[in-house]
Amino acid sequence: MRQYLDLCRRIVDHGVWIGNKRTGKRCLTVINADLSYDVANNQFPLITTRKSYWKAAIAEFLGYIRGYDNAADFRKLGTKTWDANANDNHVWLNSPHRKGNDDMGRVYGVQGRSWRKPDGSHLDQLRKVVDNLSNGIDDRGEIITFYNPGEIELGCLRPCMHTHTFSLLGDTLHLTSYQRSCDVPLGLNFNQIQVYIFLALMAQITGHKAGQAYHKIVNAHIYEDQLELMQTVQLLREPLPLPRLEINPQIKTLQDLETWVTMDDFKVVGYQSHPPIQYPFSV
Ligand SMILES: Nc1nc(=O)c2c([nH]1)NC[C@@H]1CN(c3ccc(C(=O)N[C@@H](CCC(=O)O)C(=O)O)cc3)CN21
Ligand SMILES: O=c1ccn([C@H]2C[C@H](O)[C@@H](COP(=O)(O)O)O2)c(=O)[nH]1
Repeated sequence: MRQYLDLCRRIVDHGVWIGNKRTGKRCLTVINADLSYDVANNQFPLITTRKSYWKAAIAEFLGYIRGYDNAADFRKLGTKTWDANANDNHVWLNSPHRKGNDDMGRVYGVQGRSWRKPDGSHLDQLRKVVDNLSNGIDDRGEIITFYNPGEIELGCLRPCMHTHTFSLLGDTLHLTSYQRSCDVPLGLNFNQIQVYIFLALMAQITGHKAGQAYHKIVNAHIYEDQLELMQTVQLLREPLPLPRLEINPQIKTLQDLETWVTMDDFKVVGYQSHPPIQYPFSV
């Protein structure tokens, strides 16, 4: 994954130190990064310069597709990545909107599957896009957005990868995903996998060929306590060839994703990586 390492190198060489109030840490930061993933040729963008825990990334995304709002449900699918934001951040812990242990509030999938309309009804953004694409329709607005500015304080964290636009060119489906804030050592490792798999799954359940996934990031940063490991370990390693992702071909509908799919329906073939690196996580 040369493009990942190039972004890390760019942050190290040209980043600007910016203080972050929410975490109390400084971040070495660049603005504007464009990544792309070749889903058509099954070039699964797993980081190879350290071990990637790809199942947790897929579990996280499946939870968004299902509209989960609770870290316990994410744990059942196979990831603990929401435990800290749901249970350890003092602003959220003191929020009158938090419904108790593990509650994440109205984030990500809640907005994607049940966006509240002014008349009190709910809009299932994902269902609309799946239905249109299944019927060969791209109305140039096949957009799923998790970012609801009117409900920011109702969730534990503002969605980072917030908007996904699908485009149909003939029988090939493409995806453009937008991210406002990116923890490059930890989060991007997951987000690359998620952009890739969102296109692969949507192509599969809507009956199209998968094309290219374009990942557009605004604020890309490395936290101050991650920098040394990035500079003295990960950036010195040579990337290895990309693996392939196999998805159970029995997954045919959105309902399949909502009901019986587990991490056993995904296999990575030919993954070689350098040893793990444990980066610090900021809540
Ligand atoms: N500071 C921060 N960075 C993030 O990337 C992030 C957040 N907060 N909050 C919301 C979600 C949660 N995400 C996370 C949370 C934890 C890991 C993590 O600890 N990854 C480790 C171990 C993974 C495992 O064992 O399953 C890693 O080495 O990748 C990754 C992404 C991504 N998001
Ligand atoms: O999918 C995700 C979710 C979160 N992140 C990172 C990006 C930031 O480091 C934090 C969020 O902090 P904000 O203050 O809300 O920007 O989480 C990510 O990289 N990917």
